[in-house]
Amino acid sequence: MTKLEALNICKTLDGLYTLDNISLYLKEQELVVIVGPSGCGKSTLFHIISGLINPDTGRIIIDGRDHTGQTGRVGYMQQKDLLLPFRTVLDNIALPLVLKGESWQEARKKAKSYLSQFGLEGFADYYPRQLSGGMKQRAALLRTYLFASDILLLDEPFAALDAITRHKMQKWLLSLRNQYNPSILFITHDIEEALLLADRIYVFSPLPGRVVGEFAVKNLTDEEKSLCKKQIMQLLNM
Ligand SMILES: Nc1ncnc2c1ncn2[C@@H]1O[C@H](COP(=O)(O)OP(=O)(O)OP(=O)(O)O)[C@@H](O)[C@H]1O
Repeated sequence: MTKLEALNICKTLDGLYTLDNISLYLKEQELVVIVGPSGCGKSTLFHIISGLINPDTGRIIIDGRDHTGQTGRVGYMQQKDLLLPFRTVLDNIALPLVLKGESWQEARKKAKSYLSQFGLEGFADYYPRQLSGGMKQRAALLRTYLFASDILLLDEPFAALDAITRHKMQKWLLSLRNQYNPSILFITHDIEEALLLADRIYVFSPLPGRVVGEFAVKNLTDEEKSLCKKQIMQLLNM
């Protein structure tokens, strides 16, 4: 079943034609990766899907309903972790639940119950500055998950991490996915990361962003994946 659709999205930002008729979909429990050159409008598309900005034309359909320009339906983790430095890890994670109307006590209790699965056991009372890069990203991901657990938009969540931590986080995300089965749209510049994580991959053109390729990569052999990699690199002029 289709969980989310972006239909014919166009957007101009400050006179710059940024998104050119983007249409894509995300099925229930699917992990779809968007790869594209820097500045091609990927984050702008996430802003539109999450309802933070309106498209000039086009619609965002979630669970069959028009959600264009409406916030609060999807969990959106932006490129920066955006953890509040003056709040503890637990309170950072609990905050979205409070914003949704739960009491701090309830929200903390719920957030606490997820800490171990997100590798944050024992760090509830720490502050973001006391966490490693990977832990900060896991805290931000848990906060995103608690805001809306069924659809997650993850904008280059591992880009700032060193190679070893990044690889650990990729494996961890896959295991988390098997446990909770969310539908995930994931942005990356890294084709290897896309091939490791994705069920399907969309390739975007340089500005204005257009979908120039779509690859179903779930269950492909290593050989088939390396062929896909070559085709994606060609599309990206690499
Ligand atoms: N608020 C804004 N006002 C005007 N122009 C913007 C705004 N936000 C982004 N842009 C421009 O729109 C284009 C697309 O930006 P966007 O951040 O969506 O790209 P991106 O593909 O996510 O880039 P990156 O991969 O580098 O994060 C860029 O040229 C950027 O400079």
